[in-house]
Amino acid sequence: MLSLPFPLILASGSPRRKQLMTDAGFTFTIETRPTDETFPDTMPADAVAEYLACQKADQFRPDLGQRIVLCADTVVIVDEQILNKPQNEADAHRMLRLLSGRTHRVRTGVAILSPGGLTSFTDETLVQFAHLTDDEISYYIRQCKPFDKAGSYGAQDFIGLVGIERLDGSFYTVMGLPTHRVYQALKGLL
Ligand SMILES: Cc1cn([C@H]2C[C@H](O)[C@@H](COP(=O)(O)OP(=O)(O)OP(=O)(O)O)O2)c(=O)[nH]c1=O
Repeated sequence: MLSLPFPLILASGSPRRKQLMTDAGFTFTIETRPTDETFPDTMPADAVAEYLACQKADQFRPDLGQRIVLCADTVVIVDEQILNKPQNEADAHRMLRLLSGRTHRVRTGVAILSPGGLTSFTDETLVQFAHLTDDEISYYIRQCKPFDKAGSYGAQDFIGLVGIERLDGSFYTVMGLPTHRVYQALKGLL
């Protein structure tokens, strides 16, 4: 619906982000660039998602031209500890056990690089999970293989449908992109 002044690039390999941007009415192309997704040990957990989104955007600085590049990164935080993508089934099981029966935070950082410069922000949603049994966790991991998801779960998957009791914030932020804020930020470029 927005008619942007320059072509929009979604710099993400995430199928969820592609779907969300399509559903939000944007016309864009996808271009991903390898990015080092490590961050300084001393960095506060709350700063990491936006830092990584900006790192992804930085890869486009040398040849941005007349384009707008949108990047994002999602992290799950529990006990001030970041849960990344799981290494294997046992790791996924460990993370979901940790999230069971309690509230955690999902933070998605967004970076938008345009000919006018870089804009970045973070959106946070609190997610409360019901108690999850070992059987439910094992079934979910077997069926949905959440190895590409921060915290080992997709709010849009089985485990989210049966396990999420309460959300405080945007559901789409948990899925990987705060579309309402992306829309406003892109509108600001008009
Ligand atoms: C918590 C949660 C995460 N996720 C996804 C969103 C992100 O795709 C992924 C977190 O990894 P990211 O590193 O944010 O993104 P990505 O590697 O999938 O894609 P790219 O870096 O190319 O943009 O986890 C869900 O789909 N549902 C959820 O409920």
